[in-house]
Amino acid sequence: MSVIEIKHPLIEHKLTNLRNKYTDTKLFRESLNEIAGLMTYEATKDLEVKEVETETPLQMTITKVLSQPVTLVPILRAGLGMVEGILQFVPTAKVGHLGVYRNEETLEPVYYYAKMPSNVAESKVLIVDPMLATGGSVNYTIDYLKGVGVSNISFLCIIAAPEGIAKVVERHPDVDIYAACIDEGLNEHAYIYPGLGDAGDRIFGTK
Ligand SMILES: O=P(O)(O)OC[C@H]1O[C@H](OP(=O)(O)OP(=O)(O)O)[C@H](O)[C@@H]1O
Ligand SMILES: O=c1cc[nH]c(=O)[nH]1
Ligand SMILES: [Mg+2]
Repeated sequence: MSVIEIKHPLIEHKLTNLRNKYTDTKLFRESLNEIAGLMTYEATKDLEVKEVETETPLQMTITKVLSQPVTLVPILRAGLGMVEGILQFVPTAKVGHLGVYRNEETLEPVYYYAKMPSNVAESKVLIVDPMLATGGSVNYTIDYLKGVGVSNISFLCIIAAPEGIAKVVERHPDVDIYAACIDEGLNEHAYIYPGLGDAGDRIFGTK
């Protein structure tokens, strides 16, 4: 497995919008989806392709098309904020939803919903969630997906805490983690610092 911090000036610029506490909901959503789209280029570079015969205006030639189904799995709610940005570039992907929230007292993940496409086990699965804090939510999600037969999983997040990365690497060493930034750590409430606050609340305007 690997942990990949995707460094790019466009991502860093848009990440400033996410971190800024004065950014409004509209710009927050736009910037989040744009970063997710930019990250997709790196996170999909190992997708399988097959050769096909294609007729150009000049002659027949051999070209390549995707040969592997892709499923996005946003962790509700905040993961929804990355889906449109990724679907721009992988429009044939299916979307499975997993509802898990973090109990803010125990910090344990609490499951409330799941709906996966029927071919999820054969898919390359991209789990998406802006925040990797203690790692409880994504580890729960990976456990769930492996439990229904998925074996090819990557995780895309915007901000990751080193503590959460260590938990995922320990439990699921086969899962690649892509992050736009690895932050300093977790505060006493297990919030990432400097971070961006509560991603779900900032996407949906619930605070
Ligand atoms: O790594 P962890 O310590 O588990 O924390 C990260 C989780 O916390 C946030 O979700 P939250 O529980 O706030 O739910 P929400 O998306 O509905 O706001 C975030 O979007 C992750 O899913
Ligand atoms: O910093 C954090 C930690 C967990 N969930 C968030 O939305 N933000
Ligand atoms: Mg939240």
